[in-house]
Amino acid sequence: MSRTLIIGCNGQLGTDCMSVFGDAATGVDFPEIDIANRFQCLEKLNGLQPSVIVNCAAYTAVDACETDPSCWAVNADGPKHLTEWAAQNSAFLVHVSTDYVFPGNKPLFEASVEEDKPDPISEYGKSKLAGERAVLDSNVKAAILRTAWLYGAHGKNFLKTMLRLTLQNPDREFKVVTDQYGSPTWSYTLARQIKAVVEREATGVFHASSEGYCTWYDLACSFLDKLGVAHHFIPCSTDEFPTSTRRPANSILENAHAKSLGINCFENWDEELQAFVEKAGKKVLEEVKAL
Ligand SMILES: NC(=O)C1=CN([C@@H]2O[C@H](COP(=O)(O)OP(=O)(O)OC[C@H]3O[C@@H](n4cnc5c(N)ncnc54)[C@H](OP(=O)(O)O)[C@@H]3O)[C@@H](O)[C@H]2O)C=CC1
Ligand SMILES: Cc1cn([C@H]2C[C@H](O)[C@@H](COP(=O)(O)OP(=O)(O)O[C@H]3O[C@@H](C)C(=O)[C@@H](O)[C@H]3O)O2)c(=O)[nH]c1=O
Repeated sequence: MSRTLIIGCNGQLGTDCMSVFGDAATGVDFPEIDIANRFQCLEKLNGLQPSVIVNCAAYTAVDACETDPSCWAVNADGPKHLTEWAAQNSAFLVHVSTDYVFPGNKPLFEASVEEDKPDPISEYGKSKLAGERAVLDSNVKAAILRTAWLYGAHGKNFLKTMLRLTLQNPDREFKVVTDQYGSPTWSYTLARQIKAVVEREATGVFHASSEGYCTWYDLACSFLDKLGVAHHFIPCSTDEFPTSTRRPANSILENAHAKSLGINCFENWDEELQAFVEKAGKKVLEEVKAL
């Protein structure tokens, strides 16, 4: 019988994986496991003896990665340690990666497929690509799912940030970038996609994001409109909203591999967002109002 272990089980995606896998999985998170610490990580896995490892753990604070080299210990060394254990114990490893491994310089609106050459432009993207390479360079039976612009009911994300800013300053205008394109992805559907990959024992690199694409501005407007919250978002260029990190302009992914196997779980991004609001909108609104 397979023993599935969700690492990072208290994070945004990990929480939804726990709910989607149900009794079939056990969860573990920092500090009970520290994937950056080789000895502690291997010891923990020796105790748990999983046959399937789903790695949802990562250092996800993109701007902080620019100045905090410890993101490399989690995002690059972490998957290397999991790979080492999986190789010695014949476990199946599912690792989650990101659209930010690409530079985002494809012509609009051409999507990136799994075979395209990654060339990240941020420290976060570079550290995540090193994690992918650690998995791919091993002989481990593994799947890498690259997702994008993740949101869910649990934890922090862009949607909750824009809702919080608006609720705390209802009359204020907020600039939101309208020249970065991507495929916003509900962590619950991604968890279902991961389960489908595990059940199929499918290996290789998978793009795993919603169908279609939008800008961050479109996403913020659509979310608050669906919640019925009035807003004053102003479209702006990346230059007009400076951050410490360069982000891809065209971050659109095509789920070519999953489609070729007939296991793609994603609908159009706006339908996914509607389903998210119907399932979790009330809870998210109450949570953000209470902040
Ligand atoms: N969020 C997004 O927009 C996107 C995310 N991804 C990828 O998806 C995956 C899931 O992201 P998401 O759920 O949003 O991330 P979260 O930041 O919500 O969750 C990450 C989890 O990993 C834990 N963690 C951090 N460091 C370690 C460590 N050294 N050892 C063990 N656990 C650790 C965190 O614990 P703690 O909170 O205590 O630090 C947290 O519970 C990641 O691989 C991420 O790179 C890809 C594209 C978009
Ligand atoms: C808060 C805010 C952000 N923005 C812009 C900045 C940026 O270009 C974009 C998104 O900002 P955030 O910092 O929320 O998102 P960011 O941390 O870049 O999100 C990324 O996270 C990692 C983990 C991933 O792997 C990526 O797929 C992606 O989801 O929105 C505005 O334009 N206005 C605002 O008020």
